[in-house]
Amino acid sequence: MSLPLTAVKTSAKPVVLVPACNRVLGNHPFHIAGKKYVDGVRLAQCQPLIVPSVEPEDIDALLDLADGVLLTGSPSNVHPSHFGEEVLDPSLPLDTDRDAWTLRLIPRVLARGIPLLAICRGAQETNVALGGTLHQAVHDVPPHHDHRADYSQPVEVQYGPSHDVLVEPGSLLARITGEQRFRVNSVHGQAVNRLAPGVQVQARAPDGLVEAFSVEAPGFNLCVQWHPEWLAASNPISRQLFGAFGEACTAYRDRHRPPPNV
Ligand SMILES: N[C@@H](CCC(=O)NCCCC(=O)O)C(=O)O
Repeated sequence: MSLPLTAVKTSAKPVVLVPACNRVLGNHPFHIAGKKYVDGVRLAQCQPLIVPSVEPEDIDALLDLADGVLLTGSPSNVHPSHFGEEVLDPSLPLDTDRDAWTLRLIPRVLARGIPLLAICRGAQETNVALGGTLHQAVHDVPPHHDHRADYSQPVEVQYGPSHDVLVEPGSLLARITGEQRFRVNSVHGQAVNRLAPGVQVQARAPDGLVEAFSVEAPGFNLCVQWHPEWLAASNPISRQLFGAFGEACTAYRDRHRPPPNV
């Protein structure tokens, strides 16, 4: 039974949109979202709402329902045409349907001050949506290291601790975590190259790669290259990140759609 729109709008928890990826499973196309991201939204004490691709003219009506947006990671890459390049490795997956609407969605989320948490591909999308570029294969760009996981290993190893991130003093990330340096996982071949205008670096890897950034915008927003959603409930840093995101979504909801006096 689908949740009636009014129930979604008056749910006790803030509603966080989770744009879906597009995959073909067997002979059929699907809209899908990783369970670990959805569980991260739940950890933030928010109501996840997975949404398929939306036509440009429908984005604003969708955002009227939102108290937050979480942009997930994905094995697919942002199509390099969105930052003026040709595809370097055609063997790597793309998701042009996701690109087509998230790159329009992101500026509107930020302009409205809707809290945004962008993870891995989601962070890359945000930088591109705002006019930045990506390394298509960061491991081929000295002095950067290889930030991919060893996909021959068990998933627990792939998403296990990989490298430190050095947190910018006085940054939002520093305020949320209280840390100057902490270890993160790393499951990405693309990464921020040129930062978009108005973007503030929050953390870098030891090789200098941007690992977290935020955007000068009215609301909470944090874009991270690692995967805080992986085993988030048992990771103190992840609990802090999702906690801060959830607080921002609750504050947004209470400002824009106060819970009904029931
Ligand atoms: N494809 C991009 C983004 C990498 C990414 O989001 N990885 C996540 C993989 C699956 C998941 O955990 O959701 C890149 O390679 O940089």
